[in-house]
Order: sequence, then structure tokens, then C-alpha cells
Amino acid sequence: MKIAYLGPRGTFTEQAVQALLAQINEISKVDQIEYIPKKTIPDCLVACKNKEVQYALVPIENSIEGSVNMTLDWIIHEGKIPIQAEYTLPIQQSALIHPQFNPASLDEVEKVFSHPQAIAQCHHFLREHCPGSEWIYMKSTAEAVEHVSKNPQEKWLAIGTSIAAKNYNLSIYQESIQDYDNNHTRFVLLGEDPLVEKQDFQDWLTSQKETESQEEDEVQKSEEGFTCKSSLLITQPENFPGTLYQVLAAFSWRRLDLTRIESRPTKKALGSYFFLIDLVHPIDDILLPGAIAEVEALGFQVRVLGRYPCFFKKR
Ligand SMILES: O=C(O)C(=O)C[C@]1(C(=O)O)C=C[C@@H](O)C=C1
Repeated sequence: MKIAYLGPRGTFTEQAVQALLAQINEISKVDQIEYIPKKTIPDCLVACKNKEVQYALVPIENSIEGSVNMTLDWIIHEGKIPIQAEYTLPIQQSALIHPQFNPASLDEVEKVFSHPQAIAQCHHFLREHCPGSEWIYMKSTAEAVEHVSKNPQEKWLAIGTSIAAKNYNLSIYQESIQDYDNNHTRFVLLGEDPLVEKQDFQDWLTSQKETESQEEDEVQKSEEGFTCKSSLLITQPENFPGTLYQVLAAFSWRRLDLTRIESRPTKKALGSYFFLIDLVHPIDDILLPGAIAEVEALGFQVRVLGRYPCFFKKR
């Protein structure tokens, strides 16, 4: 089985894809996996659409920076590949420099390289510690680390993972430089077929709850049933007043728990939007089909982008 992810080696996405598949493998054995690094998010998704790989793992949302619009827009406009799983990874950004560059302070840094999401997560740090620096966006944090590693003579800094620092022989100047401690990125696995059967996931959850050594928040999440999600794309019939209210009412009176609502441009006209809604529910939710039917009866189109299990990093 082949899975594309945003590479090269040493990205956060690589950490996420390996951790997700390890968890899935605990639930039901998966075939031998070949991880295929791709240079960009669209490259991952196109490889999946063209069946060069069976699955693609891409970032979709960060707790500091918000949505990864490239992923959202591709899912909406380009491909009809369903979401099969979600993985949430804590993100620790590190300031990395070449071992030959020995600055007295980061004031000396002339250029900072990283992925736009990573730079955005460290704005305060960069303004305070590297005020004169130029910020240069790369396709991934690992690409930035690799670039700095190949230019020992430069006064450059990369923002990336400590694993990438090791892979490319950079020194870790400072760890955990993101502006907010609670930094998490959600990733989604896209593919035609589910990797985990419902019943297997249910059995696994039950066994997790029974394990006393479980981390507190994991147990809480499982007990609250926050383990299965549905993502819906809702298109409004026309822009008449109160449309969003009508959609929300269908979920609200059924007490369906929305975790995210977002509008994205339909790209047809200024002011024309899709609504993207994520909700958490028990694995066998019986209320959701009724809510979808009600929204459709109001004249909206509803596309289910996926109904999938959610995983997160065990501490
Ligand atoms: O550049 C990487 O290392 C990635 O895996 C991409 C990415 C992203 O696109 O959000 C993943 C997690 C972090 O939020 C920063 C960057």
C-alpha cells in the first residue's frame, strides 16, 4: 500500500503519517506500507486522485494559524476523494542553524526559511529575536532545513522539527519557539477505501477505555465519544437572509456537536460561499442522516466529505 505525504523526510506530516498508521495498525493489520514523500500538498492529492498511491496525508488545520486553504480548496473543487481518518499532532517548532554559524544572538540572522504555516506560528518569536531578518517561504519545514544545511557560510535560520535537524545535521538553537504552547495541527488521510472497519474501531476504543494507563485526556475524549467525525460541504440555494441559521438549527435541535464551521468562496462570484461543517458523534450516529435530510429539504446541497475515526498523539 502506498501513502503520499508532504515531504521530504523530516516534515511534521511525516511524523503524523507514521504515527497514524502505527495506531491504525494496532486496530487492524495494514499491508506493508510504502511512504511516498511529495513536494507539495497538491502533488500528494493528485497522486491519490491518479491512483499512483492509495492514500494521501495532508495538513488541514492548525490551532494558531487556522485552515490550510490549499487542502480545503482541493478537497472542495478538485477531487472527490473521501476523508478516511484524522490525526492531530502537537507541533513544537525549533529554531535551527548551521553548526558553523555561531551567533552571539539571533539578531545576526539575515534570513529565516520555513513553511508559511510554521513562520506564521512563530511571528512573535521572529519579531523579537530576529527583527532585521527576511522571511522566506519554502514548500515544507524539512525543505527549509535542508536548504540551510547546504549553505554553511550563510547567517540563516530554519524553523522546523528537531528530527529534521538531526537528519540534516543542523544545531538546535532553541526548541518550542511557537507563539502559543498549545500548538496542534490536524491532518486528514484521503483515500477511496476505509482503512479501519467501524466494529474494529469500536472494539479498540472499548479496550482503550479499559486500559488504566491511558492518558487522562484520551480517556475523556473516548468517554465523551469525541472519536468519530463527519465533514460536510453545504451549498446554499441562493443568498437569502438566515440561510446559515436554518442549517445550524437542523444540527442544534438534535444536539449534534459541531466542532468547526467555516466558509470558503465558491469561486463563482464575490460573496458566494460554501459552508464547511465538522461534527463529532458516536460511531453509529443515527441522528446525522435526519439532519442532512432536513438541510436538503430546505434546498441546500449537502456533500459528505467523509465520516471517519479521529486519532491523536499519545503523550
Ligand atoms: O512543513 C511541514 O513540516 C509540514 O508538515 C507542513 C505543515 C503545515 O502545512 O501546516 C504541518 C504542520 C505544521 O503546522 C507546519 C507545517
